Amino acid sequence: MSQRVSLTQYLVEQQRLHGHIPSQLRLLIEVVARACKRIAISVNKGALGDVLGTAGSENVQGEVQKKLDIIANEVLIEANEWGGHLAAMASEEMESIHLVPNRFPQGEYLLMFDPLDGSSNIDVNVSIGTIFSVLKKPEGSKGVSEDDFLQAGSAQAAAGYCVYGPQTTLVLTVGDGVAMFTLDREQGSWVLTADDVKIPEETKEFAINMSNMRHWDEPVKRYIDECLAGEDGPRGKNFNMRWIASMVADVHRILTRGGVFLYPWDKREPKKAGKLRLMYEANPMAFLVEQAGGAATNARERILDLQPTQLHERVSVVLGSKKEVERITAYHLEAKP
Ligand SMILES: O=P(O)(O)OC[C@H]1O[C@](O)(COP(=O)(O)O)[C@@H](O)[C@@H]1O
Ligand SMILES: [Mg+2]
Ligand SMILES: [Mg+2]
Repeated sequence: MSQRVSLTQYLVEQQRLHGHIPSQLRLLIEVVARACKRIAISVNKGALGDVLGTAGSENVQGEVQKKLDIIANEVLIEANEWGGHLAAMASEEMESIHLVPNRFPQGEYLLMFDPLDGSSNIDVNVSIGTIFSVLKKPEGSKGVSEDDFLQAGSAQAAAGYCVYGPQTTLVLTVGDGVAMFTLDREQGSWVLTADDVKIPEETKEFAINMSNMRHWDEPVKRYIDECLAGEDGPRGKNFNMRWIASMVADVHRILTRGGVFLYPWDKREPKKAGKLRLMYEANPMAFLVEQAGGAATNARERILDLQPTQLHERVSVVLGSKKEVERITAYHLEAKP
C-alpha cells in the first residue's frame, strides 16, 4: 500500500520544501480543518442530534437560518478565536466582522466563511459544505476594520471548502494547485486523496437552476439553448445537466470531472448583482477553480480581479471548464461590450 500523506504532512511540505506558506497560515488551515471535522460530526448526527430544521432567526441577508447554519458558524468562530493566527473573521451569517478578543493571541490573517453552504439541502440529506477564504491583514493597518477585508480575490492566501457528502472531503489551495483530503473517520485524520487536481478544458455538462430560465439575460439563454440543441445544434454534441443547489457539491463535481456552473444575474431582482456572495462563495471557489486550470468570471470580468465594496456583496458567477467559461463570457461581452 502506498504511504498515506496527512493534511499536516502536506502543509509542512508546502511550508518547508516549497516555501509557499508561512507557519501561521499552516496552523490556521489546520484549525479550520479541525472545525470542519466537528461540523461533520453534527451534520452526520442529523435528526439524532436535533440539528435539522430552522432556528427561528434570519441572517443579515434576510434569509431564514437553519440550526446547522448557526452551529457551523459557532464552531468556526470558537475554534479560530484562540488559534493565535487570526486578527478577525467575517461570515455570511454575521452582520459585521468578528474581532479576535484581546484575551486571545492576535495573528495577522483574516478569515471569511460560508459556514454552511447549501442550507436548503440540510433537511433532505443531500451534500452540503463549508467554504472559507484567507486574506492577510493589510500592512500597517492599526486594529482591524471591515475595510481590511475588502481585498480582491487575487490577494487570497488560501481558500478551500469541505463537502459533507457520502465522504467528507476537504479541498484546499494555498496558491500552488489544488489538493483533496478525505476524512478517515476511524483515525480522525485528513488523508491526501488527490493532488494537482485539474479541470478538463472542455465539457459536456452544465449546472444552472433551469427554473429561472424566464428571468435570464439573453447571453445566458443563448448559451443554454445551444447546449440543449445537442448534436444537431451549433455545439455538435449532447450536453448533460446537473444542479445540486449546494454550490460546494456542484463545484466539487466540476473539480472532479469537469463542467460549468452558472448562477448569473437575472431579472428577478435587477439591482442585485447575483445570488451568490463574492467574499464567502465566489472568491474562494474562483481561486480553487483557477488553480485547477479552470476559469471564473462574473460573466464579463475575472472574479478574482473584482474590487469588493462591501462585505456581503453579491456577484454573478460563471465558473468551471475554461473553454466554456470563455464562451459564456464572450457571449456577454458581445451583447453588451
Ligand atoms: O435554490 P437556488 O436558487 O437554486 O440556489 C442554490 C444556491 O444557493 C446556495 O445554496 C447559497 O448558499 P447558502 O446555502 O450558503 O445560502 C448555493 O450553495 C447554491 O448554489
Ligand atoms: Mg452558500
Ligand atoms: Mg450558507
